[in-house]
Amino acid sequence: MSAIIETRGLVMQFPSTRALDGLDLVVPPGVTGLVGANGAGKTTLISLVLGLLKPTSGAIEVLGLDPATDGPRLRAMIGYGPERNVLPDDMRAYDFVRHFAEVKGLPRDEARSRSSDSLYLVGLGEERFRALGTMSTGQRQRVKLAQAIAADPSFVVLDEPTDGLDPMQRDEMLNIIVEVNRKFGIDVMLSSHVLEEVERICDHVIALDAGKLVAQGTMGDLAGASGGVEVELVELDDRPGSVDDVVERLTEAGLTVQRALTTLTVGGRPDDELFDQVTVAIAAAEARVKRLGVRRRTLDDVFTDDVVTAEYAGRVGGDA
Ligand SMILES: Nc1ncnc2c1ncn2[C@@H]1O[C@H](COP(=O)(O)OP(=O)(O)OP(=O)(O)O)[C@@H](O)[C@H]1O
Repeated sequence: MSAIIETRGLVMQFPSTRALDGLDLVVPPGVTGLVGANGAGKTTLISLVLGLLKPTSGAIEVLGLDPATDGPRLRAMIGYGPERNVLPDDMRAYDFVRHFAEVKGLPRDEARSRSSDSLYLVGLGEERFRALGTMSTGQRQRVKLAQAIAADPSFVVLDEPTDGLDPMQRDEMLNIIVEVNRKFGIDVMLSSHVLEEVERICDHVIALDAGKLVAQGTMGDLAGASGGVEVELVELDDRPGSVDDVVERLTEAGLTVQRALTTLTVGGRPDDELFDQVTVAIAAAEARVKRLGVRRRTLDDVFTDDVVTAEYAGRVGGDA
């Protein structure tokens, strides 16, 4: 299936900040998490996707269109939940959602029924006639989501949809977002600075740091790549020191080993060669294995490893 978003060498230079610095990325269908710390460039990228900003250089294509020239057409096709609190306090949730559905081109009757449906989907069916100013942060975040999906878009972009929510509200919001994708086939890109929530619900991840791409791929790719091998050994009464022996042999073989009691994490790409090296060391030390497998990296690891690598490469003159 073709990409939802594709960029090549995308640069956004503000007078004093290079917010995006040569991004080559692909957002496929599904739920994509755009992650990065504050100031990483997430909102800037979203603004370029929606055609609200024009890139300084490079190319961006969204749903096969150029946002810089097809912005209005694209914005009619994409649902958008902005980060900031943009809801008018004195308007009722239902009127707000219906208004935007009509602005997006839905006939009045359809806009009415879709607004009610979307508000029910986000769990605000009973509350839909309440004024927005009387709603909690969690409810207001849900209204923004209902507004984003009301006009039946094929793609929605949600900027920090869990911002300001407590852990329970956050879980509920994440579940609704998954439902939007799985039940209604709407592709989603959400930005977040909370890695754990992206890990939980996203099929695909784009990780940014200071305007540069740190990593992109499926969660499976990122978690498996160079996560190393994890092996849990059994300390045998008749082979005291066998775990120490394994550590020593692996270290002598030039591998990085971290030990927590009888569990060892051996760094490197978890390919056949690494597994062979680990099993040979275990056999030579006559140790017993309880568990052996690929160590799954978390997004935290992706940031730590890859940002460090990028910084190091920058110091020594590389182009990472
Ligand atoms: N209109 C603007 N003019 C000048 N600088 C800007 C503008 N918009 C963003 N920036 C700068 O560009 C960088 C990226 O900002 P951006 O808002 O895209 O980051 P973000 O990842 O969305 O952060 P946050 O999570 O805090 O929203 C920041 O250094 C920010 O100060």
